[in-house]
Amino acid sequence: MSVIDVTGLTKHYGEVRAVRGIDFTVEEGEVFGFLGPNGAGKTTTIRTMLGLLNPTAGRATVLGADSTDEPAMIEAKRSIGYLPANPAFDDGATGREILDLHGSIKGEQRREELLELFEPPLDREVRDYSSGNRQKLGVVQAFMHDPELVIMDEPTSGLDPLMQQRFNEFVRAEREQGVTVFFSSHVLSEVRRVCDRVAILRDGELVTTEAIESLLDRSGKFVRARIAGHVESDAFNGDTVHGFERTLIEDRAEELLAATDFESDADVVTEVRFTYTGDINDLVTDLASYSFVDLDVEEAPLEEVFMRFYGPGEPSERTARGQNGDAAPAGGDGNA
Ligand SMILES: Nc1ncnc2c1ncn2[C@@H]1O[C@H](COP(=O)(O)OP(=O)(O)OP(=O)(O)O)[C@@H](O)[C@H]1O
Repeated sequence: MSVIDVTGLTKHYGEVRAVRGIDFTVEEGEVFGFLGPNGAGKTTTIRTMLGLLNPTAGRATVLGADSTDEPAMIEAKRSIGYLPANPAFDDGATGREILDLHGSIKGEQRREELLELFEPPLDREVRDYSSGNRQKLGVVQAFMHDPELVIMDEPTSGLDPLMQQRFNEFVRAEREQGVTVFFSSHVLSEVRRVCDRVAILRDGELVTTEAIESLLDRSGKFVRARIAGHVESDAFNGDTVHGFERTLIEDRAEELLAATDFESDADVVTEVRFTYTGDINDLVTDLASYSFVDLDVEEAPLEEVFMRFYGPGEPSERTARGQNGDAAPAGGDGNA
């Protein structure tokens, strides 16, 4: 039996069709990322799965309990941790009081261990907490009763980078212990560090459910390079180059070149940007003939992945505009 089983789930708010006929399962011990841009329907799905909203059609079960079966859900929730988006705590209570109450209802076997790791303040009223501290308290609350399944809605929002990293390491360690984790995010680079599989939601519909490795293989790298001199419009092409853009930087060329270690008689710098889905070694070979002012190679942002695989048109249809106001022609074939 799957830990989460969602079938044909649909949720309308009046005229708003927030979620439409989505299907997915999450298996025991998986870390499952639920990805989508703002308004895609992530929170609606999560709240419906937990019985906080009634589905318009379809069904969801968590730990075998149907989300609309109240007694079954009460029982299941003993073994579920939940971190909502913007957790709404009693603002007049201190963090300690909130954890005491939660502990008395659901248990607190792991409270001390989690407090040492996430260090939320405990003796101040929650109304005085920063959003990051609220989130840290929420994470402690979600895990402190040692649940089998943890469902979190954008858990790292508000956390600083160090705390995000600690959270990611913690989730990975939980997976090793067999805990099933489901969490939503709108940042692909965040879920890739911890998830086994992801589902991508857009406009209330599921566009794909797949292993994170296969998604990343297909989504490729985003390359942004500033190169001394001119770059031909067809310098980077072929079916592994997507959305090629080229911008001449004339105004600041001298300043940029002066900051490099190499001698150059170039009087312009060309910025190129594209997404690359081929073998990274071939990319390095292609780049080797240029002198770089700087080079960034990073994961393609989620929006880029959406546009290329699931959306209309290609980023290459955009026209890059140079700082001197000239439009540089877009090259590349733009094949997806
Ligand atoms: N209570 C509500 N009444 C009417 N429409 C709603 C309500 N809650 C959400 N919606 C709409 O449903 C759609 C999905 O919203 P939802 O909050 O589930 O998306 P989300 O993916 O969680 O977004 P975000 O990342 O911004 O939190 C949006 O169009 C939103 O405006």
